[in-house]
Amino acid sequence: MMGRVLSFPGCVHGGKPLGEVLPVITGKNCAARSGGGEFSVKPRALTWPGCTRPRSGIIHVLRREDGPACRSRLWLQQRTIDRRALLSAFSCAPSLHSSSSSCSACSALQASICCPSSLGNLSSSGLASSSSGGNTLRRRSIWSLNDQEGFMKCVSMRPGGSHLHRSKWGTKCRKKDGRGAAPTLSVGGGKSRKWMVDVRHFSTSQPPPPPPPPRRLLPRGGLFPLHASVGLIGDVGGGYVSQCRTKLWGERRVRGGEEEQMMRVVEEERGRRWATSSSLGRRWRVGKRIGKVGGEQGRGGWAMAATAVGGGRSSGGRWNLKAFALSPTAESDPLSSQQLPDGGNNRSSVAADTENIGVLLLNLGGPETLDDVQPFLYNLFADPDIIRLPRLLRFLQKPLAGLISSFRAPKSTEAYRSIGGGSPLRKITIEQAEALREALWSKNVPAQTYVGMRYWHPFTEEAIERIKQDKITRLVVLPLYPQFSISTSGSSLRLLEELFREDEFLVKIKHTVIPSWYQRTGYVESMANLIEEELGKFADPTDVTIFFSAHGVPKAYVLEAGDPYEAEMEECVELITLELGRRGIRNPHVLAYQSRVGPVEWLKPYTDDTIRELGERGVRSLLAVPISFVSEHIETLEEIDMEYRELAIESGIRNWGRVPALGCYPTFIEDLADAVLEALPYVGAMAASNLEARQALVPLGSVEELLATYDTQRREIPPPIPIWEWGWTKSAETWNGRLAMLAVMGLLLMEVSTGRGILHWWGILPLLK
Ligand SMILES: C=CC1=C(C)c2cc3[nH]c(cc4nc(cc5[nH]c(cc1n2)c(C)c5CCC(=O)O)C(CCC(=O)O)=C4C)c(C)c3C=C
Ligand SMILES: [Fe+2]
Repeated sequence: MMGRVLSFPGCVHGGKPLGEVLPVITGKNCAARSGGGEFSVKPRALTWPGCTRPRSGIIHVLRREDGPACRSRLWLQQRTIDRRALLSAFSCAPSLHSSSSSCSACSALQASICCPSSLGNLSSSGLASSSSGGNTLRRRSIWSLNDQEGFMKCVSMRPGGSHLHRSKWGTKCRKKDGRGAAPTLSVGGGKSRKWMVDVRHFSTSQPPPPPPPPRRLLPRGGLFPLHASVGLIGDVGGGYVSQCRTKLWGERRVRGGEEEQMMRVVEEERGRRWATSSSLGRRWRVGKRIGKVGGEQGRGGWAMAATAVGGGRSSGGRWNLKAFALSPTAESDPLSSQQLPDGGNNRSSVAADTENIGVLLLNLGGPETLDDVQPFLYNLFADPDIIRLPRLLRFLQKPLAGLISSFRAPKSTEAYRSIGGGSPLRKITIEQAEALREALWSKNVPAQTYVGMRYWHPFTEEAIERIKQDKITRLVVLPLYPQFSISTSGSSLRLLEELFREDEFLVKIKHTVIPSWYQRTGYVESMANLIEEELGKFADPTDVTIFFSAHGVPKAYVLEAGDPYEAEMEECVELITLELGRRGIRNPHVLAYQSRVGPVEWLKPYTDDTIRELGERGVRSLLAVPISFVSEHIETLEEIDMEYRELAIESGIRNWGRVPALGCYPTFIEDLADAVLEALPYVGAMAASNLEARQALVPLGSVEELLATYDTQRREIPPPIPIWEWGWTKSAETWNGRLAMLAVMGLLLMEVSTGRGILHWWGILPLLK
């Protein structure tokens, strides 16, 4: 029967057949048979009877009736990103099924979807149960309702009962109701941004199991995806074996015959549970030593080509390999897509199914009150990635931080006072984390998000504690800086590296880091949107110079330490202007660096100089675009909005505008969620030794490696300041400066401790107290 009415035989709808509001569309997908056969309904609008929140969308229903006992299985295939739209639609559905107890399929549907309160809670994830109307819904099951991208799940429930269970695509729901097969509600879906519910005909025959992953042989050189033969299990997770190409071992390519040797070792040990190696290039152990598989560097042998991906961790030049499991698992192949129903677009579902996913957002942090300013500054200057002292002088880091923070505090306090008495960073970052979490859930990634600040609350350590409490097993580390700098993402990652190294639990977390993401289309387009919007506010938008203002870093970071910051910044600006160009916006633009601190040279041109210059050149309209940071903060609200604006007006600029920071701009958050989604299959799957220049993903323990990749000549990274050079060189200049600083510090320390000295004579020091 090709019906206009969605009435399941044996199922009572309380006199409100679906078809009244869900007109049947017949078409190629709508095979229908009468009397226990199949029929389909494809409504145009999702307006359920009794639904106060009609949603537009498409429902596609195909169902099969197995007989009067109504043992039907109902599959819902969700193709949605907009989880909430779907849920609210579902939450309207129960009225449809209010008296459908005689239909197991409807009961299942009802049981699973008629708990708006539970569904409404979905975003506050977790595995806890919530109940409504006597039906207990495990949220874990519920998110499988939203499970997306072809990774089907079943949620079943006995009519009137309280049990739900899930199973994966193609697997049968094994739970039986009193009459045989369980009523089953399954949800999967595709990538459509429109949401669509697809209630499918369910075939009782089980689809064939996915083909075993093809065994891959080691390619010569480069990475060896070896999941098929060697999977990392337990605390290390999926990964592959790679040739060691760390600084420690130098450039080594696998030579003929080596891969076979490698495979032999792997094959021999197959079946034994663990293989570990205490140091690279030495031995593998599988409970006991299994013999040497690699030679020492420089001996002509092959330098132990296997390193546990994701488990490899650099500690002072040594590699502590983690466990290898010598048994293949589908899930241990994070790069493989053939096993997934949609060919790999839904890889995140694999992870989501069994793991607790966390996303750690790293940020700088800011003082929340004026009293916080000095201790915040102390934390900042005590960071060896902010004030880079030579190793020998590291012991001075903290006293120096105390001193500089005390000197700077009055100026900074005034700045924070002028923007309302504290930094908005914490509030904004938490909002971003929340928005990201929602975006991830709507993409069916039930992830928790955490905020870890480098210099103020909530500190990274606090976030890590929460991650441990929540027993996160897969972690994506996402610094909230679009471009990588040693002083920002690098510093936070180094801290994380330390925390991870020291902690037994953390070592086991599979993770990946997204070191920078300025090149992502979503980010670039979001920035272009904001710029376009602000340009539109000028009387003559074509006459405006777009002024990209980035937070600066000392020049030495780039020149001596290999900081990619400047290069990434330039590329970022180029990408945004290209995007603007595509939209027909071809205004002149400049990039300059702001917020210089201290006497050393920072990246140029400086923002203030450039504003003056533009004024002199006759520029009359300027649109400032803060480019290095995605939240409003002191440097946008005070430095740009007040100081630079004033300077611009003084310099003859008449029309001034400023692009707001991205904050929770929807397409930006959406893109961050996509970045996480794309990173998930690689969680635990990278080794620092695999880094290639401009890797999109890296593991922890790789900051130095990452920097090395930006050095095209692959030189050793020099110490922040060369140890010694004769003559009037840059290095000598730096050293002179530092020695002078040391002398001043020594004098100051003496003065502070004795209460006597030049500053006391001038009456300065008691004032500072
Ligand atoms: C990408 C962004 C940033 C880079 C690069 C960066 C480098 C950097 N910063 C300082 C010194 C200070 N930064 C301060 C505040 C501050 N810095 C950033 C971002 C970057 N810093 C932000 C977002 C903030 C503000 C947080 C807030 O409270 O809103 C401060 C304190 C404020 C002030 O006194 O100006 C200092 C000091 C150095 C030395 C440095 C590179 C080495
Ligand atoms: Fe800064």
